Amino acid sequence: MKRYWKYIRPYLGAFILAPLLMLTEVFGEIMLPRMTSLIINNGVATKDVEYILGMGGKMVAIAVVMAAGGIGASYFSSKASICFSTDLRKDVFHKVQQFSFKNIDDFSTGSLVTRLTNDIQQIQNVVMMSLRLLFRAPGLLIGGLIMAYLMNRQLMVILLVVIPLLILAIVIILIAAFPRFEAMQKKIDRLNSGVQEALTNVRVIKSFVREDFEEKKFQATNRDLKEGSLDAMKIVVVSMPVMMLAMNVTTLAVVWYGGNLIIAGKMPVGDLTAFTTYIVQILMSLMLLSMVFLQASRAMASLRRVREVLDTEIDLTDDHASEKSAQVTSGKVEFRNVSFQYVKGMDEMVLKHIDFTAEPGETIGIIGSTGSGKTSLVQMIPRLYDADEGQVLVDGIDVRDYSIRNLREGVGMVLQKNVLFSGTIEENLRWGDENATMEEVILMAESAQADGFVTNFKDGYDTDLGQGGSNVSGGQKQRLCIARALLKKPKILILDDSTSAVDTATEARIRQCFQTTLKDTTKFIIAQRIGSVESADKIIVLDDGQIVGMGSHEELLESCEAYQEIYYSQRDVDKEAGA
Ligand SMILES: Nc1ncnc2c1ncn2[C@@H]1O[C@H](COP(=O)(O)OP(=O)(O)OP(=O)(O)O)[C@@H](O)[C@H]1O
Repeated sequence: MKRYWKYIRPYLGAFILAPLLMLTEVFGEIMLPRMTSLIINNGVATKDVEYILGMGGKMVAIAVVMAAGGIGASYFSSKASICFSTDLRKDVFHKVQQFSFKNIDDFSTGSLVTRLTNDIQQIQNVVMMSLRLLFRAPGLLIGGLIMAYLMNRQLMVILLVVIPLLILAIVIILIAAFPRFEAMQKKIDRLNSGVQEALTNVRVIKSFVREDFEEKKFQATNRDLKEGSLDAMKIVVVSMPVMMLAMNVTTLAVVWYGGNLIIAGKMPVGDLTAFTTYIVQILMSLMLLSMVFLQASRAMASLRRVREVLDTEIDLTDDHASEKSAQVTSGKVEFRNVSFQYVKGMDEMVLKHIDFTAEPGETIGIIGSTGSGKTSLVQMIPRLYDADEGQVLVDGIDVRDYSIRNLREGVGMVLQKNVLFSGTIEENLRWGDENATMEEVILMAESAQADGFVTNFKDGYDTDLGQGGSNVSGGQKQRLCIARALLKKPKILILDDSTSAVDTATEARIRQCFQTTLKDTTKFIIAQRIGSVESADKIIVLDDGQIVGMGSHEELLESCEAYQEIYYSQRDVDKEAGA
């Protein structure tokens, strides 16, 4: 409860007023049946019109107060619950933004979306319902019991039998409901993840003509969710008629027993009407309570899932960084005997004993077969993952000692999977530096060989990009991503296979521009083609997570067998293509 106090405190007024105002309804609902019985007993029986009008007037006044209280209670309970969930959602989103790559690997995106939307909505519903019924249901129950007791003790015996039976039924329903709701939320998760994947990759699905397969897959998860929901709803569906049955049987018993009392002259007619209303109120309040508990049991499942996100330990923080104010100034990178694995505790390391130094301004080429660990290696520099053994140093400082913000500000990275965002080209480029002048934006776009095609677009830099950059070609997208990273003016630039869709002549021009624009920046270029790294100051050859060769193109051609293999195989392919 303590952790949720921060979501209640700013709206404490609404949280208090909502149940308090609801008390006006409770007061009215308790008073009105008694007043009706008085009208019947004292007004109707004696044909006393004045008494009827006087009592009627009071009843109208109470009804007006009830309506005003009801409106106020609804307003404040809505306000409190909406504000509560908005703040909670903000915190969950903030937490997800802090997640490390490892944390993100642990949750599916679909599951995070469900937690941020559906789960928080469930919590909001239960907060609102609780505020409306917090005093109302117990108030009606206690008030009804007192009034019924005061009016006729003999009839109360019926309630003493019904209430324990009803409570037992409610408990059984709740025990059955909780695991079903939990299972239902998991199925919603699965559906969201599937929908997300299918929609993000709709182009791939279409190009492989896999629509039918995807539809079947979707139908299976959709059916699964339907069955899960029906299974959970069965409980809700059963609970309502059970309550109604209990209510009707009890009313019938009261009318029968009370009728006998009236015939025997032991009870006035008006009292029976009021008593029946109180019985309905008492049972109704139990029903409302059971509904709250039912909703709450669903919200508990959601709350647990939201808490899972909030409680996730961020495994990569700068809390213990000793040089928080340090900035990356020259871009020297040093790997000292670095080993790393994604899944901790496995025998095999993804990177093994990596040792090298990149001097400021140098260009380092990284080459190796797929899965050899190239991406993993460069991800250690901006601390997307932490080394398990050894140290990565930037400008002589361990990357773990920088504040993450300062370290990443100094490192520009173009990932293998390039993503642009909806918005104009200029807005996307300004991600690198929102305060850059237009001249700088154009200069960097020129260096990345993007200016030419951008100015050919009708709207130039104002061209709207589809989500993920869907309306530009793969090579154009890569060049825009490079321009975006260049605008950061980083001291270290990492290009992870980011010119793979660019033709060789354009790629050579980009490299050439780097010599002037990024003269002092340390550049890491991961590539599949030797031509892309041939002119680098130093080339690192990776094989199965190990450095098997390091040096200039000429040195490696002479001494490194793995490099020679790649070189000659690519040359042969080029020759064959030429022939
Ligand atoms: N997030 C991850 N979780 C678990 N294992 C991973 C993850 N990313 C990569 N791996 C594994 O780590 C190894 C090295 O992957 P890495 O992406 O560094 O290779 P790479 O040389 O960059 O490959 P490519 O040239 O195909 O991009 C691979 O065996 C891969 O399966």
